[in-house]
Amino acid sequence: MALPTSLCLRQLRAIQTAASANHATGARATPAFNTSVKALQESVKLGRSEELSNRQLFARLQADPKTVERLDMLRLGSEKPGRFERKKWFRYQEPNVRLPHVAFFAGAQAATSFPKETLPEVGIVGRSNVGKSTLINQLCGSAAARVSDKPGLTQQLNFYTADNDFHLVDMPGYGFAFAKEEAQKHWLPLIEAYVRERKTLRRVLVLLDARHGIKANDREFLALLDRTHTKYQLVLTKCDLVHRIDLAKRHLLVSQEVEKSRNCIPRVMLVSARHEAGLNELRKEILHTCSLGQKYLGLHRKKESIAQTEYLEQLKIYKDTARAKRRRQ
Ligand SMILES: Nc1nc2c(ncn2[C@@H]2O[C@H](COP(=O)(O)OP(=O)(O)OP(=O)(O)O)[C@@H](O)[C@H]2O)c(=O)[nH]1
Ligand SMILES: [Mg+2]
Repeated sequence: MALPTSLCLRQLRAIQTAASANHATGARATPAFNTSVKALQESVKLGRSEELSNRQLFARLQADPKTVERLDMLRLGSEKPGRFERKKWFRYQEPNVRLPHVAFFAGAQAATSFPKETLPEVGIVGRSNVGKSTLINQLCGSAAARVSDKPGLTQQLNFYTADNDFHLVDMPGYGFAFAKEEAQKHWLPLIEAYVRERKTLRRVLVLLDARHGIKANDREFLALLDRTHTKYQLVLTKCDLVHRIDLAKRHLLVSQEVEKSRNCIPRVMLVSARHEAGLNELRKEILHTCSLGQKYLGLHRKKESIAQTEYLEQLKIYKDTARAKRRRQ
């Protein structure tokens, strides 16, 4: 049976702890927990004193089949090879959204060296090594941003200009980094000054590794964005490293954790820079955020509707053939 979808992992753990505490002391569960404990125990069939790790609780969550279907269509998440082969021939081929070519524009190691506020900006933040610089390169089809598998390569705010239409801002990562501690100490205040002061900042994309979801230092950073009333959106990266079913669960948990925040855009994006999946959706978000939808997406919409019509026609032929085959048998 499916878990109640409104419960996130932390809530599950709180409920479980309360249940075992009540059981140990012989006390009745508080009314607020009563129904949830029942629902949880019925759904995952937990023994009263059973202690589960986060990993075990995650394994017992049920993925939403609709999300899995959508991930399948967008080719997000890893999968067993056989399934891919079977469905490959009538897959939807989404036309690419083209972002203008990006070039390095300015670097800032202190708030005093931020460039003038001229163009709309989208900031990209996240823990070290989450894939911020790689994403900028993949989104715009360039190699402007430097990438490394060692955490802590980007050590200043790097402003990239996209054809003088908007700026993408690559930021140093928080959390563990190989960079000198002295340098790391400046990064968080620098990012804070940026999100607090920048008038042209339209949105901050907070990147999260799809394997881990929201970690403690991400939570601290999200609290900072809430305090400074900065609009932000979450993006799960490296989706190619997570199985599709687990990815659907991760998406559910992350969405639930931020659903109450007023500054968070409710739609959690998913991307894999390595497999170039989910990038078109993110490109569209960025263009709409910078009010450039009309300029860049006019032709795309036409191509998209042609591709969709072709896909639906193919699907109809496939279904008709299958029906005819069944009738003949
Ligand atoms: N498998 C996989 N690896 C990725 C993906 N995106 C980035 N990487 C790898 O992750 C590593 C870190 O990428 P970066 O783009 O340098 O990460 P960053 O967040 O800019 O890191 P810092 O600048 O150190 O904060 C590199 O080895 C990339 O090849 C992805 O979608 N899938
Ligand atoms: Mg970087």
